[in-house]
Amino acid sequence: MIELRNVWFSYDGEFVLKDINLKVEKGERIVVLGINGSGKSTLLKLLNALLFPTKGTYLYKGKNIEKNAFKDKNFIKAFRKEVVLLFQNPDAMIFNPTVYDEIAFGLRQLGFEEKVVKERVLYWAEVFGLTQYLNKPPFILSGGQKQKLCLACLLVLEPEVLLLDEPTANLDPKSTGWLIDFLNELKGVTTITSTHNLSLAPELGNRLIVLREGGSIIYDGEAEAFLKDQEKLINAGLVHKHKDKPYYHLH
Ligand SMILES: Nc1ncnc2c1ncn2[C@@H]1O[C@H](COP(=O)(O)OP(=O)(O)OP(=O)(O)O)[C@@H](O)[C@H]1O
Repeated sequence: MIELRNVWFSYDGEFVLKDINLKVEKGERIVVLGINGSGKSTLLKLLNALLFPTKGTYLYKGKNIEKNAFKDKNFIKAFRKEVVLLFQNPDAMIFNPTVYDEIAFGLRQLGFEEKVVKERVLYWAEVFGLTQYLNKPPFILSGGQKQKLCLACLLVLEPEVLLLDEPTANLDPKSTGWLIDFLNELKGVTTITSTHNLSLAPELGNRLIVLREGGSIIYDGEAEAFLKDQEKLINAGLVHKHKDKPYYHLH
């Protein structure tokens, strides 16, 4: 479904993703783990075609995702409905006058009838516990509620690929548990979730991709095996060793 072939990316000359090779099948649940600045957000933005590879190839369902493909309006519409990204900062995604309009926005942009828009908005507002806020402005919501609102805005589109950038960052333990259960039950949707939280990683997916500082993949495989391997963890900068003291976990 998704394939990155020898992808390199630089914002301003220095590569922040290096020689990324990745194949993702439909329905996989993937976690991207890495320290701050290792390139997790950049990788998700590439997969969402907000950025394009500086070198290398991104194929989505066999189609080359490059700037020219995004000149085709029908393609943009299909891609933006199928592949969606939850930004690290929910405020970056919220701009409508009411919670209802916020959830409805994507569907309206895609030309759905108001009757269908209403059905879907009411359904997803209920799932995310937002029904009582539908007529309220989104800015009154708490950080966690805003995160849920942003998720509702994406899921209302019934996407095939859900990209989540540090989705638990604004959530308390109860909401984090809720989100993990929710993602586990989301059948048929491919999820790619970034985190720098070692202990949450195995909960967010079963295939782990680890980025090291500088933006290269140092591990792609089963989560548990990686998390037991001290040497790999140190290599990824995810734990460090104090002089004369046992290994110390950063998270
Ligand atoms: N718009 C930008 N312009 C220039 N450099 C950028 C830009 N965005 C990110 N970078 C740089 O690219 C590198 C990777 O950043 P990115 O945000 O992808 O990492 P990350 O793993 O998501 O980090 P974090 O966990 O802190 O969110 C960093 O060195 C960062 O400074």
